[in-house]
Amino acid sequence: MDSSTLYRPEILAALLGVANHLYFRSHEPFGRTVPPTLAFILAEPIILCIGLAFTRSLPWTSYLLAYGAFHASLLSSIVLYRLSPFHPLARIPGPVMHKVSKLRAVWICWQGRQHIEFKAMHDKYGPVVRTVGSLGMIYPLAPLDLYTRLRPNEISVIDPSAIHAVLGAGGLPKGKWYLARQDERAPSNLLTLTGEEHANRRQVWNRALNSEALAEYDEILVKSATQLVEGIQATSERDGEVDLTDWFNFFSFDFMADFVFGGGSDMLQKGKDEKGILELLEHHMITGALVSHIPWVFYLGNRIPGATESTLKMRKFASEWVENRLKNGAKVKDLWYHLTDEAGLEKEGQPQMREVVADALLAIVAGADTTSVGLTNVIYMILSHPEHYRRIQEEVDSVYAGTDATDISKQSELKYLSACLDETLRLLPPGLTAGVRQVPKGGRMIAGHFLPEGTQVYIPHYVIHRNPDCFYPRTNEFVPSRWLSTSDSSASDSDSDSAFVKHDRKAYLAFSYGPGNCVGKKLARQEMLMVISMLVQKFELSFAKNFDSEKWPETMRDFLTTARGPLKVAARTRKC
Ligand code: HEM
Repeated sequence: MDSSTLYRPEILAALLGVANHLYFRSHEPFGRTVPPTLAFILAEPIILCIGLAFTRSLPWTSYLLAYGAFHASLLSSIVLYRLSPFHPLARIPGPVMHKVSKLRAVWICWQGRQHIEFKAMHDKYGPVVRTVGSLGMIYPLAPLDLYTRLRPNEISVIDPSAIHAVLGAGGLPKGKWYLARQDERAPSNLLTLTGEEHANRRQVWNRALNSEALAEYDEILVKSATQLVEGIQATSERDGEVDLTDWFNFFSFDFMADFVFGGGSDMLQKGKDEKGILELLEHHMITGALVSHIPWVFYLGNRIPGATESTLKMRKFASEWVENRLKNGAKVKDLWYHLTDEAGLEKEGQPQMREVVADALLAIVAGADTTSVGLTNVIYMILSHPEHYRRIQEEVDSVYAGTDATDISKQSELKYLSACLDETLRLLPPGLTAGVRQVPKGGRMIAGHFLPEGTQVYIPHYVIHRNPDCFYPRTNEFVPSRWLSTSDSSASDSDSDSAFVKHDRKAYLAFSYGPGNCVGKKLARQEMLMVISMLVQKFELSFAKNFDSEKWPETMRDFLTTARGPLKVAARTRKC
């Protein structure tokens, strides 16, 4: 090649493309730096040509050629590298499309089908799968997420040996996936904090949700559960059927508002969501799921009028709740009481109000939707398996003979119902895929593979729960008795856990595992056990006429928690 060929704009632009790839491999922009970096990258070949135009005259076709050459070389360089044996995760199998680009992952996420996609990938490639190309996806014009550093990649693991190494104490910290969901204008909440800061804040939450504190909430839980039963009865008598998805949403939201702010929501009383809060929450959930794949959109979105409308509305509701709470106080020691340290137990002084508001909102988002999904899933499962419904009803009738099923101290006797709850959350966990952890400096060995710093690691709940290495036999079937030990009176010899060759309780991740596990697990279980007990005690439930129960699981969409279609049932009041 003579020197005049080398200095041709398209050749220089092609070399510049490769140089960009090499540079951004180790300098991935994140968050607010992405949009300007992207604009710069898109303009680079033009800037190059303008620079060259100072030294010689360039026809307009040179600009076009240079532009094409720059992007073609950048694209090819990245694709070849991602598929090459030099990539640090080259030994981990996975679909070519995922190795190359984030685009399919975003599309699947948009459709809410992540759990199905992950299951299919693990069925095909085994317990460790290289899932997606990279985190940033800062190049929206091409069918590939270019210009991102290639070192960090995402993998998904369903090998039970990885659970402690990823989620346990000293495991992998939460990483960019969580930061991407963090509004830069708001302080971190418990979910997005890491390390010591997380451990300190978690102590306050633990105090708010320990057994002594939970006893305070009995009264408000009974109030909401009773309103729910009354609402279901009235609607079913009026319409012949009732949508439990709606009613469980009303219940869990009203209860969380009581639990967090001492009140502020009356959906159960009104029988509807007048202010459209549930729609806002769903919107928040969907955008959160997408943004965690393409974090820079969040920063861009924050600057586009209208794009942040739902976040602003949510903030407005939150400030109304906070104002009311400050003005009226609360009848019980609610979460606000604990988070603001009204008891003065914190040695380091009063917590910041902004942090309290961030945590209070987290409680609503983390606690309302999840519990509501758990409830719909349990009802769906037991109505689909009437023999289990019957056994639960017998158990509840016996434990609560002659009284309402509201006494929480008796819930420990609900062994069969508990088993049905665990089995439901195994097959249909409310967080179907859940969050991603990130390999820290120095890299880590996980499930027999060395993962370099920055690798994002999923342990997808829906898939690991269906791994025969964790639960076997009848892995994909609804078999509540796998959760019963032979000593439980409700277990028969054939279906107690001794008959189950594999039953790895550590792999049951519906409430996660380790220091970042669900702080509200006990409360959520109490809520669900009470509601289901009250419903089977009061009603004969069945799927509504014309309701296609077989298709209902297909309405589930995985957006961190689960969006799902209406669950229509008929609730006939039992004659006692
Ligand atoms: C069926 C109901 C529930 C399920 C299935 C569930 C599930 C989970 C899961 C899987 C996590 C870990 C998330 C992650 O690592 O990304 C989590 C965390 C959390 N959950 Fe729940 N949850 C439920 C109910 C609740 C309730 C009622 C509360 C109310 C206080 C709550 C509050 C939280 C909080 C604050 C965290 C963050 C914990 C931390 O980072 O230390 N959850 N939950």
